[in-house]
Amino acid sequence: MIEVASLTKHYGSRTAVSDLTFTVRPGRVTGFLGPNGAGKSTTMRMILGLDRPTRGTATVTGRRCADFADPLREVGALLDAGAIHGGRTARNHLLQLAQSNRLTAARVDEVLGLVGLAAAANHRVKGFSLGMRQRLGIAAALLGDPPVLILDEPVNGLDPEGIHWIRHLLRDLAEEGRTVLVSSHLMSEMALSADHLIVIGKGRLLADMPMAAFVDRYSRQAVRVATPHPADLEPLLKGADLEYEVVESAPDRGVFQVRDARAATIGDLAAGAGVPLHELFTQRASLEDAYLTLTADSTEYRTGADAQRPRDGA
Ligand SMILES: Nc1ncnc2c1ncn2[C@@H]1O[C@H](COP(=O)(O)OP(=O)(O)OP(=O)(O)O)[C@@H](O)[C@H]1O
Repeated sequence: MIEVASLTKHYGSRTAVSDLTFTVRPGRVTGFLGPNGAGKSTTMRMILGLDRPTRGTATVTGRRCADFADPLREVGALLDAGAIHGGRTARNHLLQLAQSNRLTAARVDEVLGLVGLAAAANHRVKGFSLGMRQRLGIAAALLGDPPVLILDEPVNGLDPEGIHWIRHLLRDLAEEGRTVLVSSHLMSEMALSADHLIVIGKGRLLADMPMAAFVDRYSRQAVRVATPHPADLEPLLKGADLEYEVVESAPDRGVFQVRDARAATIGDLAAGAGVPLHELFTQRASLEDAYLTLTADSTEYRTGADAQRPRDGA
């Protein structure tokens, strides 16, 4: 379990993290989301005792990380995979970590195999790709078989096989009863691996809830409907006061996306007026939609195209 209470961090006049309180529970994967600069890495660093909070506390299984005698046995972390000393071999890098935490060389070989780096164990890290460094970072996090894992962007640089592997690894670790906190900007990946979400923006807590509840609460359902007679369907949608967008428009094929509607309502409307339909289905709301809606006002760094994106629900 990770417990964060009133956690605050100022860098000079800049507030990176502001009065954050949340609990990360064991047995599930908790996704830690937020736009660039939201304060995720700073929060993780404070939990790990690598940064001192300006105010508040962060504990892992009830204690401050700085107080652990063998930290790797208590909490495994992946923060910046690029920061590993390049002159060492992968095995030597892990051996050194193992020795300082009273772990065996056999465990080093075990985790090298687990992350798929056995064949590269005696190669110097400076020749490693980003994905290989990432795997090595994950090996270090797993080395002490810890009950708590904190992983900052673990899929960064991984190939599709690696992404698939980490997804299953996270789920397995949670199923074993461990506490897993993982940040990622890849919403599609998060949607597949996380059970619970903590979302922050500009250092503040925006949401702390199960994945399904988050998507339900912050995204809007839409129904997609296609007809060969758009000129007959559109007045029906207007007449029923439904909010819609025209996705495709040709005289013999119109596709509409109808907001906050039920497929049955639209099907009945069309049937009542004898308008044929070629498609009618409810579009599943995505985590990405929900996330963009919630964080629209908390995004500091926005691209031109995104800056013009209409805000849902605004
Ligand atoms: N050592 C530091 N000195 C000064 N400011 C810092 C320092 N570390 C982080 N910050 C600032 O704190 C804020 C939060 O940064 P942080 O890296 O925690 O965000 P993040 O959510 O991890 O972002 P990203 O998704 O881009 O990695 C940012 O405004 C950042 O510029």
